[in-house]
Amino acid sequence: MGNRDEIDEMPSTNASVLLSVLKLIDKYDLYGQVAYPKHHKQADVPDIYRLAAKTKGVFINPAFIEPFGLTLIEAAAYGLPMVATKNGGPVDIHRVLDNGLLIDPHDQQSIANALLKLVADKQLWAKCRQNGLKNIHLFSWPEHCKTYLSRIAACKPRHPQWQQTDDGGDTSDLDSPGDSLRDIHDISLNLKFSMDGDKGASGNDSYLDSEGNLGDGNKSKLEHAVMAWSRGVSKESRKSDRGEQSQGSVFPALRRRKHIFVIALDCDDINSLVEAIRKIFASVEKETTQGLIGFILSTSLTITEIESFLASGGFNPSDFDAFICNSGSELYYSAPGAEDGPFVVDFYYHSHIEYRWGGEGLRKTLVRWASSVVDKKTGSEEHIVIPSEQLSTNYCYAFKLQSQKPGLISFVPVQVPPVKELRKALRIQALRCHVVYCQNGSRINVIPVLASRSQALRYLYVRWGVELTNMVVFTGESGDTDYEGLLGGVHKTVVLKGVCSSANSQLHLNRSYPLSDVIATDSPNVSYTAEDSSSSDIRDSLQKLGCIKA
Ligand SMILES: O=c1ccn([C@@H]2O[C@H](COP(=O)(O)OP(=O)(O)O[C@H]3O[C@H](CO)[C@@H](O)[C@H](O)[C@H]3O)[C@@H](O)[C@H]2O)c(=O)[nH]1
Ligand SMILES: O=P(O)(O)OC[C@H]1O[C@](O)(CO)[C@@H](O)[C@@H]1O
Repeated sequence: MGNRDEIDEMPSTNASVLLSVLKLIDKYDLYGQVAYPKHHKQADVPDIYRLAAKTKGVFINPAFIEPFGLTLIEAAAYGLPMVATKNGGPVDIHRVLDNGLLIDPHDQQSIANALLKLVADKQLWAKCRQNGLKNIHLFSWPEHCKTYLSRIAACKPRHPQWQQTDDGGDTSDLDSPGDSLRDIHDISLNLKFSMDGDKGASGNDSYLDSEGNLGDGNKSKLEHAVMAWSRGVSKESRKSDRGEQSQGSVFPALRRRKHIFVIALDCDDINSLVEAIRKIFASVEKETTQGLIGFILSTSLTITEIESFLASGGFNPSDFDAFICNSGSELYYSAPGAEDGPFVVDFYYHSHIEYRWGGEGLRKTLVRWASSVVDKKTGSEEHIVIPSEQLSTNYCYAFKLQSQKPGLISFVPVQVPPVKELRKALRIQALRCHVVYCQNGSRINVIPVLASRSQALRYLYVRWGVELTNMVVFTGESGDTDYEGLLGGVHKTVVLKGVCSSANSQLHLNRSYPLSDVIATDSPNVSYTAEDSSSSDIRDSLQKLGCIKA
């Protein structure tokens, strides 16, 4: 009955429960037999359980629905048997502890019978007490973590052939437990599990014949290229360094790098992005020439836009090992000299992110929504959100936002809901997707719920064993609405001060809290460069993070 001062001041539901209890006490004349202290402290609670156990009592929780049932676990820890609702968490608790009886909360008689049975049958009471005490450790945190991690470890990889590393040599050690798996060992839980997954069944890539060709013969040329490359880097290509990549043996260069630098700067204009990339390149020129560092460009742009961007900025596609496009829903590798163009798409990435992707149904809903957003203020009924086929892919539906003020692209029209609202509206219609306001508010990308720019990095670990701890993500001071997902995590982050600092604050209405509340900005993994940083400032930051030597 909790802590209370005045019954009349309690929330109405609590007050009415308390009043009905008091009336029942009166009706059955239970004065002197029940205690309902007006106040108690948390420190008093153990004694209450102990007292009940000492007097051979029972803990009763007849909730209509009990989501979990922490109090039942507490009772068991003090040797107090339970009578609990059969609706919800108590069922699991009972299965593990076997320390009492489950009842239907709507059946008064069964509740009374269970209580009487437990207090009358001394042997049953003692057995329930003992069972609870004996098994309660199964609800301890270490035991919980152990169960959780062993269940995950038992999950078979969706693509067991990814674990195959028949090229031996210098890739990262795929069998070594990375990230959280390493932590399992750190906390000494003595878990015995194998990272081999289904190796026995899939020791050979069943999709490929000995020449690396597809069995079904139905795939496109691009798919052929990806599948062939997916076998891993040929010995020949691994020997070559950045400057010596030969046709057909380049996939994927990022496996050979010591560090991967991910440029995820959401600059307000293209020139600033070109300038920032040049500075980053210049900061590690020596290491790049040695082939130690690979670059990934991570943006909301399509691969076609990236191609023109590279050309206009004077870059080569091969300056980058990979391109995360469309806000993280497309992944390309650079393929210099390949027949089909300078980029190869990773189709496997789509199978990784397509979970619950609404596809055409979602697209139609979004197009309907877009046509309902009009500029009522000017009375022109002009559409503000325009679907863009050109910028869309099968896994990214893109919409252009018309600025209300002519010539001012970085302005989210007021009629367009904040990203938080838009997400909610779609969720209500059971459409799960990730909505990203990008290009400083001039575009919306709608992508699968599992896709994001940071998800693409995790995929590179799963797919190619590229260690996240060896990645450095370059961001600005703000960015697209997926910006905060790029900060934190096990990778290192260099925040370029002065870059994207003017990003439209309306874009970030999805959070009403300062970024510092959710991101450990003082983490040793994050470094801030000086304002308007030069390449040597960037180098300083990289040295501070321990990525390069002085
Ligand atoms: O007067 C009280 C009531 C509760 N508690 C303690 O508060 C915690 C939670 O009690 P509970 O009544 O279960 O909290 P609720 O917030 O109402 O319940 C939610 O939170 C619990 C803890 O996660 C879950 O077990 C429940 O399923 C969930 O509905 C427990 O440690 C209790 O010992 C007190 O100290 N005094
Ligand atoms: O009996 P009801 O109305 O389902 O209420 C159950 C609720 O009461 C509690 O048992 C205690 O607040 C909660 O854990 C639970 O959600």
